[in-house]
Amino acid sequence: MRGLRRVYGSGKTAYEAVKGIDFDVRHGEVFALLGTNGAGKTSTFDLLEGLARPTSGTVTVFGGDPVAERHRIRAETGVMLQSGGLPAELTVAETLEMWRGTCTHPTTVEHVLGLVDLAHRADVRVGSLSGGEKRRVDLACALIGQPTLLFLDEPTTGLDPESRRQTWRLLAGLKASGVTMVLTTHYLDEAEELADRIAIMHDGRIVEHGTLHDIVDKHPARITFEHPGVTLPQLPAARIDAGDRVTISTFTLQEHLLELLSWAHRERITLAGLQAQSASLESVFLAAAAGGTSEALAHTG
Ligand SMILES: Nc1ncnc2c1ncn2[C@@H]1O[C@H](COP(=O)(O)OP(=O)(O)OP(=O)(O)O)[C@@H](O)[C@H]1O
Repeated sequence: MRGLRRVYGSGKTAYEAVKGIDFDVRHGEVFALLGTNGAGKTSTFDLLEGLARPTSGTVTVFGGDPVAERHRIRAETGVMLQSGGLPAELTVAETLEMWRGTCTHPTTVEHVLGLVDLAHRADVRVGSLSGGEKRRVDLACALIGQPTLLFLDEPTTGLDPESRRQTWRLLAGLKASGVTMVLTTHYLDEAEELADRIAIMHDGRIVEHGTLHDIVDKHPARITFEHPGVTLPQLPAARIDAGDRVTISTFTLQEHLLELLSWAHRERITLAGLQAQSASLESVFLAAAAGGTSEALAHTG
């Protein structure tokens, strides 16, 4: 994707949901698109899947335009949208049989039901399934065509913890067999578990991207404690924000923590509420959601 923009509506009511984003997904990798509600993930997904044309910029999937070459690209692609919208009156097996009929080289209904652990629900109407079971039917529909590229929009939303892990195992197995995946999720642990690379969107832009390590390493660790009411030590290269609660942002956590504790020991000071934490995907995400960019964050902690 290059310089991708998506504007809804026109004139006074025009709304720019995607504001010029670039990214590549490599063959065989899992790429996770994270972001706050309304950040533009689904709008981006629609463009990748060829469901809409970008207002400007280019999207290339398997070397082609996903709208113009939809038929060719669709044969290799599986899509799990946010809300499946499957007919409620059909049974699970009928639904998958119907879906199977639209695929170029599908697997069997039995096989795919086994993959998503729904074989025992084959004859139940979709409308009678639990939310988590419906989500697994959506996943089965995405998988039945044996795609080499999978788009998964919040694949485990509504699943219980065990079903989520089961889905992760299934997706990890597909990855091991060479399937490329692009997924959106609100679960940061899901991105940590599955993704080779991550992009965090905020307000229509990608504000962070790279491997988990790339993203986290750009951000400082934090040491926090209640202000002890005395002059604090100098800690070279650390940033100290000394309110009621002191926050020290540092790229050398161990050294600065050691210096701080040595100082406290010498001065016989107890640092109440002391906490030390490396940057995490969660802390980077929350900072990005609050409107920061990687450079601003790295400087402000
Ligand atoms: N058809 C539409 N017409 C006008 N605005 C839209 C339309 N679809 C989405 N938007 C707006 O575009 C913005 C991005 O929406 P989008 O669904 O892409 O976000 P998202 O990152 O997928 O959010 P969520 O995590 O809540 O699913 C939102 O502010 C949304 O209200």
